[in-house]
Amino acid sequence: MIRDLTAVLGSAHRAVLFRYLVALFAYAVAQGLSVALLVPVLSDLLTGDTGGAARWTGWLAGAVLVTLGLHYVQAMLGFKVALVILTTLHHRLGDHVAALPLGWFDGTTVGRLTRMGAKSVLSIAGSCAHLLQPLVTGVLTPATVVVVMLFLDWRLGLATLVCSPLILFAARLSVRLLNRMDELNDAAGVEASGRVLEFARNQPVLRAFGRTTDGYAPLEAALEEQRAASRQQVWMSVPGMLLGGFAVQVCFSALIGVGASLALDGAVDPVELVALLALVARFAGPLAEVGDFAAVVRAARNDMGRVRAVLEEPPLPEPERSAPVTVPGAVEADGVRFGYPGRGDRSGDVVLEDVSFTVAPRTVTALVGASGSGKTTLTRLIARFFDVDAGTVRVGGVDVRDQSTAALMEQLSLVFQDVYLFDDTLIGNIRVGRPDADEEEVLEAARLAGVDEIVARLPEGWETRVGEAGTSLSGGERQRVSIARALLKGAPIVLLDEATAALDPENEAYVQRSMDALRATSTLLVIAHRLSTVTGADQIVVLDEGRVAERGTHQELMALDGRYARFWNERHRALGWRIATGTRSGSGTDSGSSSATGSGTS
Ligand SMILES: Nc1ncnc2c1ncn2[C@@H]1O[C@H](COP(=O)(O)OP(=O)(O)OP(=O)(O)O)[C@@H](O)[C@H]1O
Repeated sequence: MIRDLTAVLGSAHRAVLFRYLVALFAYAVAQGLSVALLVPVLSDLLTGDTGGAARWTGWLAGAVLVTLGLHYVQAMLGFKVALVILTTLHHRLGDHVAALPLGWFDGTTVGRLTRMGAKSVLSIAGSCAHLLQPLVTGVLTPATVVVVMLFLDWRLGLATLVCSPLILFAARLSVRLLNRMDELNDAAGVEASGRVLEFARNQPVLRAFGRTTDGYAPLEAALEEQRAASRQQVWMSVPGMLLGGFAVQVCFSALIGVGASLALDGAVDPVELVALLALVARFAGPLAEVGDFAAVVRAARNDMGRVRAVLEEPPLPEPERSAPVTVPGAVEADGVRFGYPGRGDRSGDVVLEDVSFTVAPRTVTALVGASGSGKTTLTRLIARFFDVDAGTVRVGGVDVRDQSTAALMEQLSLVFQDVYLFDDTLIGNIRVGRPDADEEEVLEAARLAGVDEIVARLPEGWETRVGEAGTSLSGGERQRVSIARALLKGAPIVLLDEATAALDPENEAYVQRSMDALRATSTLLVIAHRLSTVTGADQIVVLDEGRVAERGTHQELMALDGRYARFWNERHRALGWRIATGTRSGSGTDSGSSSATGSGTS
């Protein structure tokens, strides 16, 4: 645990942890010595040597004072370490996470991070303030008592020494048994509450399919399992609870037996024996308590393990000096191969293979392909969420690995489908695109993207907060805010994943207007779902199972009569590219008012 603490704290704060440990060890030993001083005090009292008893009481009082002082010092240092942990860990985690590749942030890692910031860091700090002290004193104080007993009477000392691991072992076994039962019960509880949640969330589906009357089997099974686990917990907890106390009683009785036989043989003075047994009584308690902390120690170690795992996550390698952009607005993939890192190793299945294409500045490229063909992955590689396994991705004419994250992000705007909004006003959310933009620029971007139209419907207009993650806005509205951010940022390259859902004519018109505005200033690489985007693109890149199958304009690819033409005709005929009756706004596309949708294929 101390090794874990040193690792998570980092080298800068080891000194304060070291000081705390020294004070804590000194306190534990002083406490043991104070207890041991009871032996001469009691011996002298029982033999009627009041002078000797008074002298030893003086020493005892001194030792108690020193112990109290050390107690205070170690407690203060413990709190200091806890505070250092709180601030240091939050900073270390924050700095480290900011340097991690964007691809690291998926649903599970974000959940882990939230839990870590809210719970694990507090638990680690708390364990330093409250857990280390009983653990160290629980072991060191009895150890000191044993050493003193070895000096006073080596036979009784030896017998006590033999008893120590037995008490410790029984206490740990008892706690392990109780924890095992708790874990089983917890797991059953988690499963049951998950099923309850699932049952509640899936009510529309269950009702739609008439599954409300005959119950929901997974939920019933989970509740039954929970009942069984609770019953088992009750039965198995009883021996667990008795075991620790039983071991203390057995050892104590054995020590009394050893002492009594020594006294009968005249090897130990009976008076001294009474005093020594008083010492033994003080020795067993803290030792047995150490076992009680096993579960808390394990939880704290797990928390430290989680924090360590994040801190040991390799950050994105960055060049010392960012290479200057040579072709502003250009994007190039050159022989790119990539597979998502598998669990624990980097040899995931290959998702992109030998992907090469060039996007000239201020042009529009539409990425199309079946679901799972690698379109999103490609845009992630351009924004360097991950590093490629082979080949090169160039942005602005330069390998993304030769650019700092800041330099790369300066060139890019990302408009993805899963737009996350801050719980702020719409203005605040758009301003994220360029924090130093003035009010007029923000409002102009909002107008172009049609955000002003959303505002007109909100109760407090521009001052309305959009709720955590933008939950009070629809998906299409959230994407409009994201487009407004991109417009405001004015980055040379925009990576845009069009909404897959069919847009209503109003949304369609706003998206079209924004795209026209964006293409006037930036290079656009679009995961295209709308007919107008595909047909109006300067270049269409057709991905098929992670490879570039075809490349060219709509006319060229149709004339080629290959995969794209087939895909186009199939979609057009079977599922139908839906021709929406939207307003045609701006220019630049040959069918600005159309929207294309097709299930499973873009
Ligand atoms: N974070 C991830 N970890 C592991 N595999 C992933 C991850 N994201 C995507 N994949 C896999 O990579 C492949 C390509 O996915 P990608 O999302 O790039 O395809 P896509 O063409 O954008 O699909 P869609 O049109 O459905 O969004 C798929 O097989 C997918 O399961």
